[in-house]
Amino acid sequence: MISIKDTELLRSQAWIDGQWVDSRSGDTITVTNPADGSTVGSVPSLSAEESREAIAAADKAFAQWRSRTAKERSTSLMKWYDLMMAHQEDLAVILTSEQGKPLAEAKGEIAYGAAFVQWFAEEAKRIYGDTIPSASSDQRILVIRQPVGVCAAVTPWNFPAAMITRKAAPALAAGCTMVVKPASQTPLTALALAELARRAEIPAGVLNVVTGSAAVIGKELTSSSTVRKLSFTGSTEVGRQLMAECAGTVKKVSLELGGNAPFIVFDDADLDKAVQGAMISKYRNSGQTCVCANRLFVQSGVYDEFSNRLVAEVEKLKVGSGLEAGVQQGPLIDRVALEKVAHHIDDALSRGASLLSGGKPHALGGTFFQPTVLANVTADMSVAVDETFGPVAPLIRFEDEKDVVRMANDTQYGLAAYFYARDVGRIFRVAESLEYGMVGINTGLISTEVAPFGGVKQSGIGREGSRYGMDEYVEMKYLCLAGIDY
Ligand SMILES: NC(=O)C1=CN([C@@H]2O[C@H](COP(=O)(O)OP(=O)(O)OC[C@H]3O[C@@H](n4cnc5c(N)ncnc54)[C@H](OP(=O)(O)O)[C@@H]3O)[C@@H](O)[C@H]2O)C=CC1
Ligand SMILES: O=C(O)CCCC(=O)O
Repeated sequence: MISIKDTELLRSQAWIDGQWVDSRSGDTITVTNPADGSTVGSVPSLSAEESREAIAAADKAFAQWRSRTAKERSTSLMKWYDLMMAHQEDLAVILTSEQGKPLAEAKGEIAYGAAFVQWFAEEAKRIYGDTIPSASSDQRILVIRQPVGVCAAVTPWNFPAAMITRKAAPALAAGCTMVVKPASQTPLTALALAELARRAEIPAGVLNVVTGSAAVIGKELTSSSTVRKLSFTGSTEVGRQLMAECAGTVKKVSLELGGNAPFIVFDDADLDKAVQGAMISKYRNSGQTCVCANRLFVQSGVYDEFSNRLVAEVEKLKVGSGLEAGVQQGPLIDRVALEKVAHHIDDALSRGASLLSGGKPHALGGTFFQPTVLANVTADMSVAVDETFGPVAPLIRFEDEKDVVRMANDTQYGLAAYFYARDVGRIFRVAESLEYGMVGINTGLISTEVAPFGGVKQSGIGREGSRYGMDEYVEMKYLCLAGIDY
């Protein structure tokens, strides 16, 4: 049983058309705490028909929501933001209980997630159009931006709050309505956010949260001709499948998929800052972040010094239940995640890598894993080719700038990259050459609501957050007004 002040935030029903609902079949999904396997709660497993009811509710609510003034929508979103911040502590406890990350990180995620709501509440009032000089004196050309319509969001378990608000806030700000399908491992945070949306008086049907089988609900969302847009965050494999499914109804899609972030330390880097950046980029959320450093390239001149300092920091990390004070590394989400991490380490060690720290499941058992550092990794090992999504830092030695840029770009992914250098020429050369949607220069933390988050290549399509994030939820309409001349 989890301990929160406002027990009404812990819901066990889906949120459709302003009502808390069970599944008619009575089927449920149990939500467990990855730190100890205990039951945190349960949510309905909805049928295809019940998913269609959520879509219909969003459709019904659309006409009325879009016709509110931007200021009215902004005010509702601002209330939602205030409520999230007022309940930050309880939301964080719910989040940690179902996801596992340390409470301090969970509180940070609630503030980060709420910041998208605040940002887009402000942006709602700035959905400006254009006038374009016409080719004819008899005509005037105007461009207006209108809401796309009913949107769907499919979100992952690694950021159960922020990945919802990063989609729902711009959608609602633009005048769209939304059906959210959260990850089955972390639906309780999503439902708590829905409860706060209810208290913020966001009207029935504007935001709906449906829980249950991904395949069943996903198929309804992607095949419905009422749903005009799908926004997905998760694995590249599922993203590809959803994009293909959306082709049938030619939906607008935004995809935020897997990554294989290079983290490059050049000889001229500030090593203290580089180690700090590697710690946050690699070990945040136990390495379960799509923008996590996945390959650490270190130039020969600083390789030994950097690896010694990194190991010293990694060995200080306190592993344990995210609800315990002072813990910095929680459990992995499940056994599949743990097995993937173990496989990447075994593959690297069997092919010549060496272990500098960790390398094994943690003595705490369950899905806890030792924070790990591997040396002498080469670019062909699984740990450098695939997204590990765990607390493993594989160190790859390099000599030359051109070589490291080539290796960094040698991947199907293109989400985030990081590098540490002081030489200003090198900073521009490398930043411009990296084939990534986001580049952190002398920092390991790039996430903020004010900047456009997203990837290139097979890491995705579209941008979230910032003023560009609104573009995903509006369609441009061109108006040609003739008959101006006498
Ligand atoms: N870009 C990122 O932030 C993320 C990347 N990943 C990567 O993906 C790997 C696997 O993680 P995993 O949780 O399996 O990620 P998935 O891509 O499977 O899950 C993400 C979301 O997609 C849903 N989903 C899964 N299959 C379908 C489907 N057929 N139709 C509609 N929705 C679907 C899931 O629902 P349900 O939970 O009900 O299955 C969840 O809500 C990780 O190890 C990591 O490498 C994972 C999460 C986030
Ligand atoms: O892993 C993800 O998909 C979300 C990244 C979290 C962030 O915005 O930093």
